Amino acid sequence: MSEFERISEHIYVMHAEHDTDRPMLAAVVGHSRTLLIDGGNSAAHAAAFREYLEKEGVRPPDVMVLTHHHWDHSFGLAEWSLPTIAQKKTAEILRGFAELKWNADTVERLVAEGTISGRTQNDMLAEYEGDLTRIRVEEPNIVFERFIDVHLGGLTCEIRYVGGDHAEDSCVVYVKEEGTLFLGDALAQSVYGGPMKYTTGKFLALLDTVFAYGANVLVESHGRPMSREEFYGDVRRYELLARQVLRHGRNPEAVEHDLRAELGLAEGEALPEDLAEAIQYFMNGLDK
Ligand SMILES: Nc1ccn([C@@H]2O[C@H](COP(=O)(O)O)[C@@H](O)[C@H]2O)c(=O)n1
Repeated sequence: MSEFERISEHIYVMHAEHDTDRPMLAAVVGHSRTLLIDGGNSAAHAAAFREYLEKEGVRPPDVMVLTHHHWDHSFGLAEWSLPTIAQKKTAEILRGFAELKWNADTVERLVAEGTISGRTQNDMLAEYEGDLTRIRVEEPNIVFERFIDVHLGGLTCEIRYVGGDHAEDSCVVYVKEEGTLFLGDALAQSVYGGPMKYTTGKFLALLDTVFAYGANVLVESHGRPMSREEFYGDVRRYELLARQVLRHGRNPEAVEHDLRAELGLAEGEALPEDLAEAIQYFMNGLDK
């Protein structure tokens, strides 16, 4: 069941849906323009958000930005017929995807070569109801390298390339006057091209970049909007973990031991599952 919400005076969202891996879509509405953050994973996903915005009487999007190239954020692009802003690498990757003839064999080949995962294949099959020939990919047409600002009338969205493990082209979008930072999936581990990983240096540098905004609300594409306090509380656990990896290197037992102490876990109390997985991702990210 799709869930829509006006999360502030100027921001409307369609929340993430996990069954077919639909990320959150957002519309930032200024006096004179509306910016759409991410295009969705399919025409159906895009249409659902557009219909909600119409129903709410919101000014329709004038321009879109992609937080990164992954299918779930970009394959709905064609449905919107909008000028689309993307980082240079995002545009390059989607140009390549746009040239493919999409069908089950193409997706099978992309899985075999590690460009996407078997889980993505399943998510695509679910979203496209088994017919992968319905996939349409379009290339973005406004390309930037490091920063671009979009003025919406009384609101400025600062788009910034940050990279990271999840996708080499990840960007964040800061809605300055609202103090809201859209993180896309920038803080997540890698998902394609080998075992999932976090690279300690990249992860800590990214956290510094994120903290420097001093945002009041932080939004990850597959999560719920969080207050600064909630977000810092959650991500701080990963920061502690990354610092233990810097200290102990390829010694997961020592990492876990000291992390448990820092988190104040009692003897016998299980390490939260997400952190146990993340230890493995950080180990995968260490140089061989
Ligand atoms: N642990 C995971 C998480 C996600 N995937 C697949 O990758 C796609 C892109 O990742 P996002 O975080 O951008 O959603 C996603 O749609 C999943 O199909 C994965 O294989 N393993």
